[in-house]
Amino acid sequence: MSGDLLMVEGLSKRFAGRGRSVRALDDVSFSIRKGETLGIVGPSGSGKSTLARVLLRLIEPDAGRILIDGEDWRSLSPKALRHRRGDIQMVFQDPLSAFNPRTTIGKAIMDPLRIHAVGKRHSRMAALAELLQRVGLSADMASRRIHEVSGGQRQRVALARALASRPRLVVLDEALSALDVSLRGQMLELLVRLQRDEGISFLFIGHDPAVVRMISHRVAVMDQGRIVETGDADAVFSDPRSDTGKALIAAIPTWR
Ligand SMILES: Nc1ncnc2c1ncn2[C@@H]1O[C@H](COP(=O)(O)OP(=O)(O)OP(=O)(O)O)[C@@H](O)[C@H]1O
Repeated sequence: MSGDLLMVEGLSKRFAGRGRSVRALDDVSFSIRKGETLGIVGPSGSGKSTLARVLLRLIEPDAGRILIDGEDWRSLSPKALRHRRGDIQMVFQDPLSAFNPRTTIGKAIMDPLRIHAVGKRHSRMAALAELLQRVGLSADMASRRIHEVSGGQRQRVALARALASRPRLVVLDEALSALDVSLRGQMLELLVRLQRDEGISFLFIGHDPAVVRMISHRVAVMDQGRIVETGDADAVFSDPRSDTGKALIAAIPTWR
């Protein structure tokens, strides 16, 4: 057993546009081990979010295989997918877009537990308290409404909701990008701790190479739908080989 949680082979996705089509993913292959974080960096439009959405099965690729623990993710029946959807969860940049802002925090976190029918009501209440605690929120936050709390707290709620179904992989798509520096640091610490304690794997998409380097074991650089470079995070960031990698690092003067 290789220890790979996720294996992606030859993923391709083309979007038809007006008069021309865009190759958003072009023969993308990579793997993520259990308990590992793979960072994805690349210029705007390079296909990062499309990759995330294909992994979540929010959109179908034209070609390619996705294996979770050796199991073919794309061939799961709708019923099997409903049972397994919790395995891969996603946290977006703007949690407001993912929530009904008038929902209470408790309900926002509990809904997936209810949908996945995890435990009885009283054990779900205990799970809610534990989830809030795991993401550093107090239990009395459960009755507050999403629109009443700060952006940093909202992002913790989004993470708690993602964790509710006990995922094996969490895809973080620019999940920390809207946070200020100190909140971002706290969230990074939280993610690292969760990974250490629970062995969750992360796919971390970010536009700030400094943040991606901090959390990632390995990094893949994307450009025009392709992975143009991949390697250990420190190696890629200290000595990028691809033109895209070089340009991304050069754009941050403090790296030099
Ligand atoms: N639903 C869609 N219909 C048509 N084209 C799309 C669609 N979604 C994405 N694209 C195109 O696919 C390409 C990849 O987009 P994607 O959003 O995956 O890039 P990205 O790397 O996440 O960009 P950003 O960093 O700006 O979020 C872009 O050219 C984009 O315009």
